[in-house]
Amino acid sequence: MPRVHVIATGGTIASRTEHHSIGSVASDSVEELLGVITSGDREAHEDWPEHQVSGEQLFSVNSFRLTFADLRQIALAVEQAVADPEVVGVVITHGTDTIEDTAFFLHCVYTGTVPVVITGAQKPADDPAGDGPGNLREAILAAGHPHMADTGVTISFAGRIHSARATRKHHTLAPEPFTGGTEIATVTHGKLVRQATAAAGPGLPMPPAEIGSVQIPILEAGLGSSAQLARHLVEDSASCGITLDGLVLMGTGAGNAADGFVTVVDLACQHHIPVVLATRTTFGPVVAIYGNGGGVDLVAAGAMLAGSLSPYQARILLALLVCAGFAADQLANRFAEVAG
Ligand SMILES: NC(=O)C[C@H](N)C(=O)O
Repeated sequence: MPRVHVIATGGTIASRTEHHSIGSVASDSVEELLGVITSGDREAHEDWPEHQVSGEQLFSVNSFRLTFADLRQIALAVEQAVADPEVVGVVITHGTDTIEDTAFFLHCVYTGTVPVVITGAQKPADDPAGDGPGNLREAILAAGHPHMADTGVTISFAGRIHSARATRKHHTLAPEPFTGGTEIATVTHGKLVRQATAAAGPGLPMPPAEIGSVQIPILEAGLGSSAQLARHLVEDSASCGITLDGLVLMGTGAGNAADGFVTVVDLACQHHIPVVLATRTTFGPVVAIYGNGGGVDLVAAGAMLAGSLSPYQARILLALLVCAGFAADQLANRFAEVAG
């Protein structure tokens, strides 16, 4: 019997406030999440799939606690789920803080044809007006929908299905916190309307477990940032027992940095630490335009451009490429191909 498989990882969709002193924490099980799906859904949603729904509890954490090792576990769980020929769609329930990280990680390594739809909630499970049940229903509907067959990894939230790449959480609390990327489809009144096709993922190799210890800090490099501190990080981290695997500079605008950061890039490259130049600006590509410490000088010193990737998605791409063991020039080429 065809089925949609739900992998639960925690997040606000599964969170409750048991004691106000400890705040809202992920606690509901996948069975509790799926308990909201009733036979009435079939009548209420025109596109509700005929399929069964199965569930698996992978983690029970709020997403700000996830690690690269956990993202690898999620990717492995997806691989395992889609290896079952009965699984026609996968849903991942996840905290919204880092959905865009997990979605992009999966986009980079997932090569399957079964749709993978990630969702969550902005209001916790114990909020009577919670958005979790509706978002979960829409994600299940989308994952099992024939029109989603070639969509890869997407984020479904508040009736909109976004591409994994370039989608960002742009509001801390709004009921529709995701924007950017490509809008692949909408779900309204239980009906899915397909609108666009997202670019296929790059098919990078699944990283080894060691990705859990990869160190790629994102360094603010704009107004008020200290290049001297950044220099210390590059020069002295080894003496503190930390191996820097890469750096993401979060510059300003189209990709520019405060005084002194060109020297930091130069130094990092001498230490064989790959550097990506990203921007604090939410949307638009990073482009080398300016001199005087701007993108032109940073690239000349050896920085790679993040393209249209956010600093967070650029860090994930760099981590995956570092783990794939590419030599410096191959890594730069592959990074540029994927970042665009
Ligand atoms: N709305 C949410 O899910 C946010 C929560 N802090 C999380 O990422 O787990």
